[in-house]
Amino acid sequence: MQVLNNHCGVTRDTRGVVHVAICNAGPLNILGSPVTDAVREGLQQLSSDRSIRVLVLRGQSEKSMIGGADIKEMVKLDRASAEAFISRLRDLCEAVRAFPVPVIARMPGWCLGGGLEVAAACDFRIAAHDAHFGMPEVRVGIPSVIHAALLPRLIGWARARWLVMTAENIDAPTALAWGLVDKVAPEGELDAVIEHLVQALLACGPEALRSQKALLRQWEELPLTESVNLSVKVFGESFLTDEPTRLMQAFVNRKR
Ligand SMILES: C/C=C/C(=O)SCCNC(=O)CCNC(=O)[C@H](O)C(C)(C)COP(=O)(O)OP(=O)(O)OC[C@H]1O[C@@H](n2cnc3c(N)ncnc32)[C@H](O)[C@@H]1OP(=O)(O)O
Repeated sequence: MQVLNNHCGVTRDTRGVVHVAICNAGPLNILGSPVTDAVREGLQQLSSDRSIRVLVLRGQSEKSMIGGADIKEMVKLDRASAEAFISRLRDLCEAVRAFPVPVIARMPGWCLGGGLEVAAACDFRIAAHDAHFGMPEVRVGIPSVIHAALLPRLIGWARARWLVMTAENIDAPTALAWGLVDKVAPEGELDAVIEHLVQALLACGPEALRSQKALLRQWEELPLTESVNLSVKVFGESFLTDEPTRLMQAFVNRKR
Protein backbone atom coordinates (compact mmCIF):
# COMPACT_ATOMS: atom_id res chain seq x y z
CA MET A 1 0.00 0.00 0.00
CA GLN A 2 1.25 3.44 -0.95
CA VAL A 3 0.80 5.86 1.95
CA LEU A 4 -0.31 9.23 0.59
CA ASN A 5 -0.48 10.69 4.08
CA ASN A 6 -1.20 9.55 7.64
CA HIS A 7 -4.92 8.98 6.95
CA CYS A 8 -4.96 8.01 3.31
CA GLY A 9 -3.55 4.75 1.94
CA VAL A 10 -3.66 3.80 -1.72
CA THR A 11 -3.35 0.47 -3.51
CA ARG A 12 -3.50 0.32 -7.29
CA ASP A 13 -3.43 -2.40 -9.89
CA THR A 14 -2.16 -2.48 -13.46
CA ARG A 15 -5.68 -1.85 -14.80
CA GLY A 16 -5.87 1.62 -13.25
CA VAL A 17 -8.11 0.54 -10.38
CA VAL A 18 -7.22 2.43 -7.22
CA HIS A 19 -8.41 1.68 -3.69
CA VAL A 20 -8.26 4.66 -1.36
CA ALA A 21 -8.46 3.55 2.28
CA ILE A 22 -9.22 5.91 5.12
CA CYS A 23 -6.52 5.00 7.67
CA ASN A 24 -5.82 5.55 11.36
CA ALA A 25 -9.33 6.71 12.08
CA GLY A 26 -10.26 3.91 14.50
CA PRO A 27 -12.28 0.78 13.65
CA LEU A 28 -15.37 2.86 12.84
CA ASN A 29 -13.47 5.24 10.54
CA ILE A 30 -14.61 8.43 12.21
CA LEU A 31 -14.08 11.69 10.34
CA GLY A 32 -12.29 14.16 12.56
CA SER A 33 -10.82 17.26 10.94
CA PRO A 34 -7.30 15.84 10.36
CA VAL A 35 -8.76 12.69 8.74
CA THR A 36 -11.20 14.69 6.63
CA ASP A 37 -8.48 17.03 5.36
CA ALA A 38 -6.04 14.21 4.72
CA VAL A 39 -8.50 12.16 2.65
CA ARG A 40 -9.53 15.24 0.68
CA GLU A 41 -5.89 16.10 0.01
CA GLY A 42 -5.20 12.50 -1.04
CA LEU A 43 -8.09 12.52 -3.50
CA GLN A 44 -7.05 15.88 -4.92
CA GLN A 45 -3.51 14.57 -5.35
CA LEU A 46 -4.80 11.55 -7.28
CA SER A 47 -7.31 13.46 -9.38
CA SER A 48 -4.77 14.56 -12.00
CA ASP A 49 -3.45 11.00 -12.55
CA ARG A 50 -4.74 10.08 -16.02
CA SER A 51 -3.83 6.41 -15.52
CA ILE A 52 -6.60 5.99 -12.92
CA ARG A 53 -9.80 4.53 -14.37
CA VAL A 54 -11.83 3.56 -11.30
CA LEU A 55 -11.52 4.56 -7.64
CA VAL A 56 -12.87 2.49 -4.74
CA LEU A 57 -13.27 4.43 -1.49
CA ARG A 58 -13.13 2.33 1.66
CA GLY A 59 -12.39 2.26 5.34
CA GLN A 60 -9.49 0.30 6.77
CA SER A 61 -11.69 -2.08 8.79
CA GLU A 62 -14.70 -4.21 7.94
CA LYS A 63 -16.68 -2.66 10.82
CA SER A 64 -17.53 0.50 8.95
CA MET A 65 -16.98 2.48 5.78
CA ILE A 66 -17.34 5.75 7.73
CA GLY A 67 -19.11 5.90 11.11
CA GLY A 68 -19.75 9.62 10.79
CA ALA A 69 -18.19 12.89 11.80
CA ASP A 70 -16.27 13.00 15.07
CA ILE A 71 -18.74 13.73 17.88
CA LYS A 72 -15.86 14.05 20.37
CA GLU A 73 -14.54 16.94 18.25
CA MET A 74 -17.96 18.43 17.46
CA VAL A 75 -18.93 18.59 21.14
CA LYS A 76 -16.39 21.43 21.50
CA LEU A 77 -17.62 23.50 18.53
CA ASP A 78 -19.13 26.98 18.64
CA ARG A 79 -20.78 29.01 15.89
CA ALA A 80 -17.56 29.96 14.07
CA SER A 81 -15.68 26.69 14.48
CA ALA A 82 -18.81 24.73 13.48
CA GLU A 83 -18.84 26.37 10.07
CA ALA A 84 -15.13 25.68 9.62
CA PHE A 85 -15.66 22.03 10.67
CA ILE A 86 -18.54 21.40 8.29
CA SER A 87 -16.75 23.19 5.44
CA ARG A 88 -13.98 20.59 5.68
CA LEU A 89 -16.50 17.77 5.30
CA ARG A 90 -18.18 19.61 2.44
CA ASP A 91 -14.81 19.93 0.69
CA LEU A 92 -14.17 16.20 1.08
CA CYS A 93 -17.60 15.37 -0.38
CA GLU A 94 -16.94 17.77 -3.26
CA ALA A 95 -13.54 16.16 -3.91
CA VAL A 96 -15.32 12.80 -4.17
CA ARG A 97 -18.06 14.20 -6.39
CA ALA A 98 -15.58 16.02 -8.62
CA PHE A 99 -13.18 13.08 -8.88
CA PRO A 100 -12.87 12.64 -12.64
CA VAL A 101 -13.43 8.87 -12.85
CA PRO A 102 -16.15 6.63 -11.37
CA VAL A 103 -15.95 6.36 -7.58
CA ILE A 104 -17.35 3.27 -5.84
CA ALA A 105 -18.20 3.35 -2.13
CA ARG A 106 -17.27 0.04 -0.48
CA MET A 107 -19.74 -0.24 2.38
CA PRO A 108 -19.30 -2.93 5.04
CA GLY A 109 -20.78 -2.46 8.53
CA TRP A 110 -21.83 1.06 9.48
CA CYS A 111 -22.18 4.11 7.25
CA LEU A 112 -23.71 6.96 9.22
CA GLY A 113 -24.17 10.71 9.12
CA GLY A 114 -21.21 12.40 7.45
CA GLY A 115 -20.17 8.97 6.21
CA LEU A 116 -23.40 8.56 4.29
CA GLU A 117 -22.90 12.07 2.89
CA VAL A 118 -19.51 11.01 1.53
CA ALA A 119 -21.07 7.83 0.15
CA ALA A 120 -23.87 9.85 -1.48
CA ALA A 121 -21.18 11.84 -3.29
CA CYS A 122 -19.80 8.60 -4.79
CA ASP A 123 -21.08 7.34 -8.14
CA PHE A 124 -21.86 3.82 -6.90
CA ARG A 125 -22.60 2.35 -3.48
CA ILE A 126 -22.04 -1.37 -2.87
CA ALA A 127 -23.06 -2.68 0.54
CA ALA A 128 -22.28 -5.80 2.52
CA HIS A 129 -25.30 -7.97 3.41
CA ASP A 130 -25.16 -6.88 7.05
CA ALA A 131 -24.44 -3.16 6.51
CA HIS A 132 -26.49 -0.47 8.23
CA PHE A 133 -27.11 3.12 7.26
CA GLY A 134 -28.53 6.16 8.96
CA MET A 135 -28.50 9.89 9.46
CA PRO A 136 -28.35 10.20 13.27
CA GLU A 137 -27.40 13.90 13.39
CA VAL A 138 -30.65 15.19 14.91
CA ARG A 139 -30.16 12.72 17.75
CA VAL A 140 -26.99 14.61 18.70
CA GLY A 141 -28.63 18.00 18.21
CA ILE A 142 -27.55 18.98 14.72
CA PRO A 143 -29.38 18.90 11.39
CA SER A 144 -28.13 16.75 8.51
CA VAL A 145 -26.45 19.13 6.11
CA ILE A 146 -24.11 19.48 3.09
CA HIS A 147 -24.29 16.40 0.85
CA ALA A 148 -27.29 15.04 2.73
CA ALA A 149 -28.90 17.34 0.16
CA LEU A 150 -28.13 14.63 -2.41
CA LEU A 151 -30.34 12.13 -0.57
CA PRO A 152 -33.71 13.32 -1.91
CA ARG A 153 -32.31 12.94 -5.43
CA LEU A 154 -31.16 9.40 -4.68
CA ILE A 155 -34.10 8.05 -2.72
CA GLY A 156 -36.85 10.67 -3.04
CA TRP A 157 -38.04 13.27 -0.56
CA ALA A 158 -40.18 10.99 1.62
CA ARG A 159 -37.42 8.47 2.33
CA ALA A 160 -34.77 11.18 2.73
CA ARG A 161 -37.07 12.97 5.17
CA TRP A 162 -37.55 9.70 7.06
CA LEU A 163 -33.79 9.18 7.40
CA VAL A 164 -32.86 12.71 8.47
CA MET A 165 -35.90 13.36 10.70
CA THR A 166 -36.30 10.04 12.50
CA ALA A 167 -32.56 9.24 12.80
CA GLU A 168 -33.55 5.58 12.48
CA ASN A 169 -31.02 3.25 10.90
CA ILE A 170 -31.97 1.05 7.97
CA ASP A 171 -30.50 -2.30 6.99
CA ALA A 172 -28.96 -3.26 3.66
CA PRO A 173 -32.08 -4.84 2.08
CA THR A 174 -34.08 -1.69 2.92
CA ALA A 175 -31.30 0.52 1.55
CA LEU A 176 -31.39 -1.51 -1.67
CA ALA A 177 -35.18 -1.28 -1.94
CA TRP A 178 -34.96 2.49 -1.37
CA GLY A 179 -32.22 2.94 -3.98
CA LEU A 180 -29.72 4.19 -1.40
CA VAL A 181 -27.28 1.47 -2.45
CA ASP A 182 -26.89 -0.07 -5.90
CA LYS A 183 -26.13 -3.64 -4.83
CA VAL A 184 -26.06 -5.69 -1.65
CA ALA A 185 -23.38 -8.36 -1.71
CA PRO A 186 -24.11 -11.83 -0.28
CA GLU A 187 -22.01 -12.73 2.77
CA GLY A 188 -18.29 -12.77 1.97
CA GLU A 189 -18.80 -11.44 -1.56
CA LEU A 190 -18.46 -7.68 -1.14
CA ASP A 191 -15.20 -7.51 -3.09
CA ALA A 192 -16.48 -9.90 -5.76
CA VAL A 193 -19.57 -7.74 -6.36
CA ILE A 194 -17.37 -4.64 -6.53
CA GLU A 195 -15.03 -6.41 -8.95
CA HIS A 196 -18.00 -7.21 -11.22
CA LEU A 197 -18.86 -3.50 -11.34
CA VAL A 198 -15.19 -2.57 -11.86
CA GLN A 199 -15.02 -4.92 -14.85
CA ALA A 200 -18.13 -3.34 -16.37
CA LEU A 201 -16.53 0.10 -16.00
CA LEU A 202 -13.19 -1.07 -17.39
CA ALA A 203 -14.98 -2.39 -20.48
CA CYS A 204 -16.07 1.19 -21.29
CA GLY A 205 -14.08 3.92 -22.98
CA PRO A 206 -12.13 5.71 -20.24
CA GLU A 207 -12.52 9.10 -21.90
CA ALA A 208 -16.23 8.50 -22.43
CA LEU A 209 -16.67 7.62 -18.75
CA ARG A 210 -14.82 10.76 -17.61
CA SER A 211 -16.97 12.83 -19.90
CA GLN A 212 -20.17 11.02 -18.82
CA LYS A 213 -19.43 11.61 -15.14
CA ALA A 214 -18.77 15.32 -15.70
CA LEU A 215 -21.96 15.58 -17.77
CA LEU A 216 -24.09 13.83 -15.15
CA ARG A 217 -22.84 16.30 -12.58
CA GLN A 218 -23.87 19.21 -14.80
CA TRP A 219 -27.24 17.57 -15.46
CA GLU A 220 -27.75 17.58 -11.69
CA GLU A 221 -27.28 21.35 -11.59
CA LEU A 222 -28.81 22.62 -14.85
CA PRO A 223 -32.36 22.99 -16.17
CA LEU A 224 -33.32 20.39 -18.81
CA THR A 225 -32.94 22.52 -21.94
CA GLU A 226 -29.47 23.68 -20.89
CA SER A 227 -28.53 20.07 -20.07
CA VAL A 228 -29.63 18.90 -23.50
CA ASN A 229 -27.85 21.71 -25.34
CA LEU A 230 -24.66 21.30 -23.34
CA SER A 231 -24.71 17.61 -24.26
CA VAL A 232 -24.53 18.49 -27.99
CA LYS A 233 -21.22 20.27 -27.35
CA VAL A 234 -19.90 17.45 -25.14
CA PHE A 235 -20.79 14.89 -27.82
CA GLY A 236 -18.82 16.85 -30.42
CA GLU A 237 -15.86 17.23 -28.08
CA SER A 238 -15.74 13.50 -27.45
CA PHE A 239 -14.41 13.16 -31.01
CA LEU A 240 -11.34 15.23 -30.11
CA THR A 241 -9.70 11.97 -28.99
CA ASP A 242 -9.51 8.85 -31.15
CA GLU A 243 -11.43 6.80 -28.56
CA PRO A 244 -14.85 6.88 -30.26
CA THR A 245 -13.44 6.06 -33.68
CA ARG A 246 -11.29 3.27 -32.25
CA LEU A 247 -14.06 1.66 -30.21
CA MET A 248 -16.69 2.03 -32.94
CA GLN A 249 -14.27 0.59 -35.51
CA ALA A 250 -13.71 -2.38 -33.22
CA PHE A 251 -17.50 -2.88 -33.08
CA VAL A 252 -17.85 -2.60 -36.85
CA ASN A 253 -14.96 -5.03 -37.41
CA ARG A 254 -15.99 -7.54 -34.78
CA LYS A 255 -16.02 -11.19 -35.83
CA ARG A 256 -19.34 -12.98 -35.38
C1 LIG B 1 -22.09 16.54 9.70
C2 LIG B 1 -21.99 15.18 10.13
C3 LIG B 1 -22.45 14.79 11.35
C4 LIG B 1 -22.32 13.40 11.80
O1 LIG B 1 -21.79 12.54 11.14
S1 LIG B 1 -22.97 13.10 13.31
C5 LIG B 1 -22.33 11.53 13.78
C6 LIG B 1 -23.02 10.44 13.08
N1 LIG B 1 -22.62 9.19 13.63
C7 LIG B 1 -23.12 8.73 14.77
O2 LIG B 1 -23.94 9.32 15.45
C8 LIG B 1 -22.66 7.37 15.16
C9 LIG B 1 -22.52 7.24 16.65
N2 LIG B 1 -22.00 5.93 16.94
C10 LIG B 1 -22.78 4.88 17.17
O3 LIG B 1 -24.00 4.95 17.15
C11 LIG B 1 -22.09 3.60 17.48
O4 LIG B 1 -20.77 3.86 17.83
C12 LIG B 1 -22.10 2.60 16.32
C13 LIG B 1 -23.53 2.10 16.11
C14 LIG B 1 -21.56 3.20 15.02
C15 LIG B 1 -21.19 1.39 16.65
O5 LIG B 1 -21.57 0.87 17.91
P1 LIG B 1 -20.53 -0.08 18.67
O6 LIG B 1 -20.00 -1.13 17.78
O7 LIG B 1 -21.23 -0.57 19.93
O8 LIG B 1 -19.29 0.84 19.05
P2 LIG B 1 -19.22 1.94 20.20
O9 LIG B 1 -18.74 1.28 21.44
O10 LIG B 1 -20.45 2.74 20.27
O11 LIG B 1 -18.07 2.90 19.61
C16 LIG B 1 -16.70 2.52 19.62
C17 LIG B 1 -15.89 3.78 19.90
O12 LIG B 1 -16.11 4.69 18.83
C18 LIG B 1 -16.58 5.93 19.38
N3 LIG B 1 -17.46 6.56 18.39
C19 LIG B 1 -18.48 5.99 17.71
N4 LIG B 1 -19.03 6.88 16.89
C20 LIG B 1 -18.34 8.03 17.04
C21 LIG B 1 -18.45 9.31 16.46
N5 LIG B 1 -19.35 9.58 15.48
N6 LIG B 1 -17.59 10.26 16.86
C22 LIG B 1 -16.66 9.99 17.80
N7 LIG B 1 -16.50 8.79 18.38
C23 LIG B 1 -17.35 7.83 18.00
C24 LIG B 1 -17.31 5.55 20.65
O13 LIG B 1 -17.41 6.64 21.51
C25 LIG B 1 -16.38 4.48 21.19
O14 LIG B 1 -15.25 5.12 21.73
P3 LIG B 1 -14.58 4.58 23.08
O15 LIG B 1 -14.02 3.24 22.70
O16 LIG B 1 -13.53 5.57 23.41
O17 LIG B 1 -15.66 4.47 24.09
